[in-house]
Amino acid sequence: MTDKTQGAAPTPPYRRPETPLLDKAVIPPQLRALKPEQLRQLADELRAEMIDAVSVTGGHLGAGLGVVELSVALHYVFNTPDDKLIWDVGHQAYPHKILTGRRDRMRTLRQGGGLSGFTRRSESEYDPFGAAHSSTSISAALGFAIANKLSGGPNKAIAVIGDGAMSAGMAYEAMNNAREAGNRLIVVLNDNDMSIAPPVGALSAYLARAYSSNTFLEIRDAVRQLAKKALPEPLKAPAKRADEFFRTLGTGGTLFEELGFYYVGPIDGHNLDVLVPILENIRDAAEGPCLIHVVTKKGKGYAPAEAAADKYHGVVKFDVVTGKQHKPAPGGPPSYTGVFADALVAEATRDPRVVAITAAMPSGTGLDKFQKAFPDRCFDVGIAEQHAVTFAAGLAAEGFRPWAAIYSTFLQRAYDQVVHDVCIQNLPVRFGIDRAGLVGADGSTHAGSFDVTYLATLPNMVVMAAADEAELVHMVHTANEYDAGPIALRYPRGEGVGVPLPATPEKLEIGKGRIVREGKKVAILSLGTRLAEALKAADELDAKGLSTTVADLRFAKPLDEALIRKLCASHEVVLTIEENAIGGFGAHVLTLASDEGLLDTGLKIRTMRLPDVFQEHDSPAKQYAEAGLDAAGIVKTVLTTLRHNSVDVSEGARA
Ligand SMILES: Cc1ncc(C[n+]2csc(CCOP(=O)(O)OP(=O)(O)O)c2C)c(N)n1
Ligand SMILES: CC(=O)[C@@H](O)[C@H](O)COP(=O)(O)O
Ligand SMILES: [Mg+2]
Repeated sequence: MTDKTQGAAPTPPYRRPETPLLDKAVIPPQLRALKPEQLRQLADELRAEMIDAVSVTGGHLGAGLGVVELSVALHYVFNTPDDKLIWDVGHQAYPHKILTGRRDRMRTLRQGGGLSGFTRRSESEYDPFGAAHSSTSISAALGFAIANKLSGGPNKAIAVIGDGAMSAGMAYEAMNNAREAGNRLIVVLNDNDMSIAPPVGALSAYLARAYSSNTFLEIRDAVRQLAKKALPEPLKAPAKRADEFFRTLGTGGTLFEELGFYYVGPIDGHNLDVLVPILENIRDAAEGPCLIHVVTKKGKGYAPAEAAADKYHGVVKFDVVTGKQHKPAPGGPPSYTGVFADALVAEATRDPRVVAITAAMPSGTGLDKFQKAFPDRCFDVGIAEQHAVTFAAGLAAEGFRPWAAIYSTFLQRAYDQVVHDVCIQNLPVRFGIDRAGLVGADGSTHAGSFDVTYLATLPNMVVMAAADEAELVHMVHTANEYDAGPIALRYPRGEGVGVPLPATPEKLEIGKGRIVREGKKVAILSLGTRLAEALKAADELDAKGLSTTVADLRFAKPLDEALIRKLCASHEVVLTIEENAIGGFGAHVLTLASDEGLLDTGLKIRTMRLPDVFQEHDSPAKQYAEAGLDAAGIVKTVLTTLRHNSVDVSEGARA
């Protein structure tokens, strides 16, 4: 067979696209100066520019590709920044950022000192509200709308919320109050029939009906035409009612109409000839809060994204021509997420009581592996962390062994459910807490900085932190076998340290730590994966004649009190370190020491923890160095504490 590629012209090398209109539309007032017929070209240029930028930075791609036309239409029709445009989650806001004066910084995205990957008030007047955790946009927009109403201003508030984000209760709490805002509140439901994974639950089925029945749409259009005709008076009202009836029947409208919204949709969210006039009508004529249901495609306009199962929701750097992402070569240490998932599947294979719950993050938590192995025992509840926790409590109450696998930062959303439904009732829910500690590019909104603080303070709760991937395997087994009450284990984003994984998991003794390295003068009590840096620091301290013990305490609650007492009694300096903010492991050790008078002997204790600031996005290594939680920071803390002659401890140097 002849080789079809013979003689075919070689693929031309990729070149950054020409963007003549986008060059003119640096900020929305300039965009609004364009002619309507130029908007389609502007959108095409915007999409090409975004693909080019994200190919060199990585980040969230699919969602932004789906709202290119919507971003153009919203900034064209509304008087931003006076009209407040609020993006839910904000991961889809790259086109918005390019259109609002940040195009020149797009290639700094999610890097130290660079643009945030989400909307940020501090970044632009066009970002009236920060986001990243989902389903907050309608509440925020309602706040802006009512503020405008009270101050008599003319401005509108527009919330753009995805179908995934619409599965969270907070969105309904806000819509339940929307009537107050009158016509100042506009909600754009961006329905691309995707969350990170395919959407789940009754709502997505409800919305899907909107654009599924052709018959329905044909009848509806006929009635709509009729309603528009100049009908004799007695027929006008019934025709209008018929139009209203069809406009909302099963199209997702009824739900929103009942909540007090004027529902418009579903409309094609990629067709500017439809979007612009409808948005203009709503801007000028709506009498009350309005919800526009736009149907879009996640990954639109970029074939590799459209073809991908996840629509390129989150990508690393990639080749624009082929779409091939530059992922790390295989063969390195496994990810903590992967180790957790494999360990949980192993537990579930042995134990039919094991069930797993994710809040719309099957791939992020690794539960997609569990879902494949045990489809009937895995539940994706949508973006509904509060429901996930109490749902798990119900399962535990009936004798199952439920695992709620939720990122540290997203578990914050379900804190009262942890306290009220799990801990007070002492129900044996297992919490697999991924993304504990600093997470890098997603920055402050996604850092898992507080879970040791907010969990270890709770009676009945057990809190473990894996020091490496082998420890994680032991902890999954330990937690699964623990039925005496709630238990949480935390582990970071990213890869392990490369230790061999145990063939058989060990059931750890609850509340017992381990000495990893014996020393005499300094004792470092480590919780979690700072252990590797602690061991490096110990080598450096030994070289300075400061013999150092390193212990992995494994549990923030209950503490290994005997081990702590022993180390406090036999060392001059005791230092705790954790990937958590103040009020966590170190605070509990200090409380023990003060309760038991361990400080009365002149013992020097220092706690090392995350600083009392929301650290900006950067690489995790740089973030930890900035926090002083690397080997250099540990060494410096010890030397300063000992006023060691190798450290200049004069006032000026201590800064
Ligand atoms: C409270 C919370 N839980 C989970 C996430 C993780 N997350 C980010 S985007 C996303 C899916 C959002 O789906 P949708 O709103 O439909 O937006 P799309 O990506 O489809 O544009 C999820 C689950 C989050 N940001 N916030
Ligand atoms: C936008 C959002 O909240 C998620 O996509 C999140 O960024 C995922 O984080 P990981 O990349 O750590 O899974
Ligand atoms: Mg979606």
